[in-house]
Amino acid sequence: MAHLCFQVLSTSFFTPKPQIPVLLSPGAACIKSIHQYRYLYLKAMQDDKFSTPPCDESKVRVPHVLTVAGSDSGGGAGIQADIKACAARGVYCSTVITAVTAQNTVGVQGVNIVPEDFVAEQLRSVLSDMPPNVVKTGMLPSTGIVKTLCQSLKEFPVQALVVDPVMVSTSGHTLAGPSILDSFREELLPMADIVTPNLKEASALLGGVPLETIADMRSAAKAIHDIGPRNVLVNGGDLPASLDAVDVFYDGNDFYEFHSSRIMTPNTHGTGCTLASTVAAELAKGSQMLSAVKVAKRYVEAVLSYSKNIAIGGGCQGPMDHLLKLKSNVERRPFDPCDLFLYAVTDSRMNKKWGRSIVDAVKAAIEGGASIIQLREKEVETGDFLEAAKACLKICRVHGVPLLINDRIDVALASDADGVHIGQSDMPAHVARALLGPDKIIGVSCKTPEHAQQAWIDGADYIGSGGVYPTNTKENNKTIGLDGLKTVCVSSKLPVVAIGGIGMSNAQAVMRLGVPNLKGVAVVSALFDRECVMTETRKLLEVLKESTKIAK
Ligand SMILES: Nc1ncnc2c1ncn2[C@@H]1O[C@H](COP(=O)(O)OP(=O)(O)OP(=O)(O)O)[C@@H](O)[C@H]1O
Ligand SMILES: Cc1ncc(CO)c(N)n1
Ligand SMILES: [Mg+2]
Repeated sequence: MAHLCFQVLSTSFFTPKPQIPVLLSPGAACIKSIHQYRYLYLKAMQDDKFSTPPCDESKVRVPHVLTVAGSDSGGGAGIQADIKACAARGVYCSTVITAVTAQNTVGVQGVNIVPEDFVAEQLRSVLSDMPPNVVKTGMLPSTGIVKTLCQSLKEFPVQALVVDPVMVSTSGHTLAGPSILDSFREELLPMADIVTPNLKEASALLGGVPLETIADMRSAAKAIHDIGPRNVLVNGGDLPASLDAVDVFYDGNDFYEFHSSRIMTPNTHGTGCTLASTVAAELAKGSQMLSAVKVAKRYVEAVLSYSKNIAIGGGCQGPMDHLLKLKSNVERRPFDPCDLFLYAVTDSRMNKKWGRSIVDAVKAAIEGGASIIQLREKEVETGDFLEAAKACLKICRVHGVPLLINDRIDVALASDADGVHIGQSDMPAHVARALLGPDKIIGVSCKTPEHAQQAWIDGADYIGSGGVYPTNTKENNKTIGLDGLKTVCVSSKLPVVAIGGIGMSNAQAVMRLGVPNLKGVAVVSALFDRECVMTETRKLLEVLKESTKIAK
């Protein structure tokens, strides 16, 4: 059972190439490409080759990242940042130490490189006994250590490899010299699922090209992708302080820019290590690459913001406090776009009309198969709304159904609901994100491609698009029709749920639009302006399931 869970986790974010002409023999030493490496990983899982003991139902397997990096005596970067970031994200972290640095908030006073064969021994100890889901690398101070690591990864394949090509500390001290570049380019990067250079490192990997603008970062991401990693994230922490902190992600097909406000603080030591470790931690939990990067970026921004005024050390670059205020969020299930499939939105007027409480309405919708609930209670007093939200949350948690609150970020925070849904005239989504932190779900109503683009930039998780059909539930609401919905879906980088006048009779027409990121329908009257909410939800679920069969 535990093995099965692990396998599902591990296959969820990479696509094994279908026809790979490799056999497990003649041995791992001849593995040439990342595809072979992945194939071997899957094959080993199937053949149960890992040395984990037979599974025991009472044992819980935790997501696990192995970091191969240097120790920072100041505790802000390197191994120490990696352990704290993983801990804050609810992921187990084992460590292989490649160098011990004497470092503080003033700079790096000394570096002591761990002998290559002892790095190999640490790798063997961890990989042979406690296979991690993901390996993340930081400071790799010699070519020999890079080669040892690559060899170990071929012997003990893992689900994903995150490479932070650490070269220079923020204070300007060299942590891995230019002699390392060839082994990075020839051996490590081609094995990486993602590489996360800062501006100086991206420039060094490309032979010293100057990188000063976002356009430069895009070109660099593309050129680094050509070296062989599956994904590249160029970090913009070192862009001029007048600009937002913008990171550029490239997956070989598309570019994505991740924007966050620039936190004005001296405490930015270890941001790069933290970002890469958080990507690794999210991948270990089973996230897709793009979601992992998105969450990691938000996490770094939240930690910087929480730590902006802490005072540790007398130098000019202080560390962050990774765990501050974030502990309560670690157990939240990551948002899954499939949750949008049957999205039930409550309405106090309708529930009053049919003589039921909000809680009874929610219970019935969940029993009927609703996959996400939004409380849209325009006429309820704040205190009553909060009590209802807390009661609904208990039911939703039992069933693993996310609960969102319409408009009221205060109620979402006070009840610890899973997130909010906001409109174009509510609080801007980036402000909601800053208030709610990196984990909560944020949905935004969007009628145009421009709205959808802004929602992406602002850090939303999904968009609601409509009214698809005319509706009485919302006054003065422009109908965009199926064509308008399609236009928004095609342009949106976020998953979409369709809303507005949708019910049993037209849900199939909506789903048959067949645009990949249209994930479901949101309904109000068709469920709650009816006598039996459970029956109506069940019927709609059948209709939706039928439409996905037809689409196939
Ligand atoms: N002042 C800031 N405000 C918000 N985000 C920041 C700030 N500084 C850095 N970041 C973010 O932190 C992440 C790491 O980027 P950065 O370029 O600082 O890496 P780095 O130089 O390798 O860091 P370090 O060497 O200190 O570990 C990126 O997502 C970047 O946008
Ligand atoms: C050990 C170590 N790794 C990485 C960095 C980069 O921040 C650092 N300063 N020290
Ligand atoms: Mg760095």
